[in-house]
Amino acid sequence: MLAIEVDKIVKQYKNGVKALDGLSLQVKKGEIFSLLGPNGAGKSSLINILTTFYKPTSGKINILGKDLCKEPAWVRTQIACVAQRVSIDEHLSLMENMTFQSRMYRVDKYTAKKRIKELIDSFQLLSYLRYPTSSYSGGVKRRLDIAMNMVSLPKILFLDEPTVGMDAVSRNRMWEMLLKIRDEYNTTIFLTTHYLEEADQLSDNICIMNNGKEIAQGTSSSLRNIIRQNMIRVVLPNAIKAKKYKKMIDNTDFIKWSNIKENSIVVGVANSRKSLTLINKWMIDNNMEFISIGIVEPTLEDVFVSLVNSDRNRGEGLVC
Ligand SMILES: Nc1ncnc2c1ncn2[C@@H]1O[C@H](COP(=O)(O)OP(=O)(O)OP(=O)(O)O)[C@@H](O)[C@H]1O
Repeated sequence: MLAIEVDKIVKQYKNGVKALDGLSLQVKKGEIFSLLGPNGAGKSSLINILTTFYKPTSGKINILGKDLCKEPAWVRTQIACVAQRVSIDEHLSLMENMTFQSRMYRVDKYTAKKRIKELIDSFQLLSYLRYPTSSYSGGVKRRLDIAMNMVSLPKILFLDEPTVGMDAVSRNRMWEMLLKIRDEYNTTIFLTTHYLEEADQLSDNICIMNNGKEIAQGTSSSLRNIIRQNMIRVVLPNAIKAKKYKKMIDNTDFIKWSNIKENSIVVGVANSRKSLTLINKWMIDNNMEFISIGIVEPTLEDVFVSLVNSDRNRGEGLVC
């Protein structure tokens, strides 16, 4: 069964900006779904609509089988939303924050006590009970914010960029937490992220969007299949040469898109076998120094760059 069904949704703000332009997507129950898109793609607008803060201009949305526009109050009882800015009250202790949240959601005292204990254990927050919440690191505050939002046992948890600004250790802890929420609480997770690695590692399904529309949806491996066999990596002696040669290769007509990764240029081509010979010859003819050239397996980042660039080439313009 579907947790979220978005059908041709349009959101036009009063200033005329169309943040969502006929977007459709489907999120299955119990999965982690990531929404990826460049700045201004419309991700926050969509989250604000799905969490009932904004109304769509047109289109239809079903949440757990019910029409969001007709039953927003019911939808609010089924979901929780963790925004980018943490909502914990730093004047209160960890326990007081959790208890306050349980009262807001009218969880009865006995259940709340039991559930809060379970959440604190499960999300490894026990050792922080002794310290004031104001002294917590950004990562711990964010984990506490999510734990608080789990007190009502939401069916769907919305997270707006849950790991933004976190170091690698905190990010891994957060990923463990989100996987636990999916696996132990069977909660559907809908998150936005700028980190492709995060979407890749964590998500059951991914939607890449741009200019208010979806441009691809599927599992990480099915998205990689879109451009499989059509990518070539040229490794150069250093990053400066990579930048310089990228500009030159962008002016040729045998590549579709290009992206720099440290001292390499990754290019999208129509036919990797033919293009391998062509690019190799072109680099030698132009006296370009390179270490190696070869066909590569795409990463999710490659898929993202390829799709967003193809969207731009169709004349729709990138907002970022
Ligand atoms: N309240 C608003 N009124 C008018 N325009 C808005 C409003 N909110 C967003 N927009 C515009 O809608 C478009 C989509 O913005 P949105 O914030 O949804 O994108 P986003 O993908 O979340 O971007 P980011 O990753 O930068 O947060 C942008 O052009 C933005 O300027």
